[in-house]
Amino acid sequence: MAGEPPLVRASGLHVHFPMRSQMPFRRSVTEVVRAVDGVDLHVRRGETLGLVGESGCGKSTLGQALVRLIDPSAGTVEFDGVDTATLSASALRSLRRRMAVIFQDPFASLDPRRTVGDTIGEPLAIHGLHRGRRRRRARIGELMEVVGLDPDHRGRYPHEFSGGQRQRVGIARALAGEPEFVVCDEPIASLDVSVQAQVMNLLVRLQRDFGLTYLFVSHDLAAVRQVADRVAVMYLGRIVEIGAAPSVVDDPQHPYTEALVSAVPAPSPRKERARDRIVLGGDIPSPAAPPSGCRFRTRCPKVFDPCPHYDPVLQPVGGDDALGGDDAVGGDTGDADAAQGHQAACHLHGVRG
Ligand SMILES: Nc1ncnc2c1ncn2[C@@H]1O[C@H](COP(=O)(O)OP(=O)(O)OP(=O)(O)O)[C@@H](O)[C@H]1O
Repeated sequence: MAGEPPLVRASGLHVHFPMRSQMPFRRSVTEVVRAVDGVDLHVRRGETLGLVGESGCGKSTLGQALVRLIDPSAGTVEFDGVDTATLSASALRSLRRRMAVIFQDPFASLDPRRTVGDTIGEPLAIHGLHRGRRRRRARIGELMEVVGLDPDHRGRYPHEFSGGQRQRVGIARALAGEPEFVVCDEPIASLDVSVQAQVMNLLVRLQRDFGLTYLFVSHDLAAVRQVADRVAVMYLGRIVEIGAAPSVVDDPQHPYTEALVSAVPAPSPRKERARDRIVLGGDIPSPAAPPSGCRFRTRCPKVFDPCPHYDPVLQPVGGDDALGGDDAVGGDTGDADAAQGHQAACHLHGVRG
């Protein structure tokens, strides 16, 4: 996996939403929500890249931009070496078959008036796959079996299924186009704890059986640690740390990652007592008006004088290929030396190969 060109690569990716101001007396003013604000990352073929961060930091927007459900405002998304911005509408449509999304809330993402068979068959119709009634019906049955549903239930409606079964319907629909890259957007977050592990195991098995590449979006670092090969940590539209899952979780470099890791329950009460929980003050700032300099500074326990003035860039830590390799990540910064000093002082933003 490591030597091959990545299946997906984002470079300088921005997704901005122009919005009416929410401030009283300023409703006529348009502000720009910088949901994704300069992201560079790649996903290697066959791997699971975990994407973690608090609610509102831009994870879903980034995931949807990578599968081109949302158009980037700036920057590029390459899929299998092709810059998706250069494709005609029809070429982009056929490329989309190779990508899919599994959404968080299976109830919201399924049309209550359509049978699950019709829902699962929708991508087949869109992409002209398995043409003909009988072949399509057989394929829908096959997809239902693959995700552990009874094909005889194809004529039922979403409300006749449990939450876990509905998510299986969503997974079957995502698989219908035979995608290579799947964005799993909080796929177990809305499920009962009792079925979360089953759906997680299903996703792991499907990845193995079909050679899928996953972006696994979650705010649950413990779940991500279980399934991901690498982890990217996102804060206010930016990636603040990225690297191999064990090193990011067991040896976090960025104070934000440290705080996220400290919130994960320890495996034993003794270890729990030995560890300090880092509670971040305040809410995540508005992505329409990110703080100057380091955008984590308003909540950072290690904030110090230079923080408002330097916008840190990702720097390699450890002895890996880091900046020279695929994980080279940049950002906006004025004075590289000063920024480097700043980062060293607030624990380098890590890039690990
Ligand atoms: N279509 C849109 N128009 C305007 N703002 C948007 C839109 N979609 C997302 N946002 C804003 O962009 C920011 C990032 O949202 P996003 O849903 O990507 O974050 P997230 O990390 O996935 O959060 P969550 O876990 O709650 O889904 C938020 O402030 C959100 O309100």
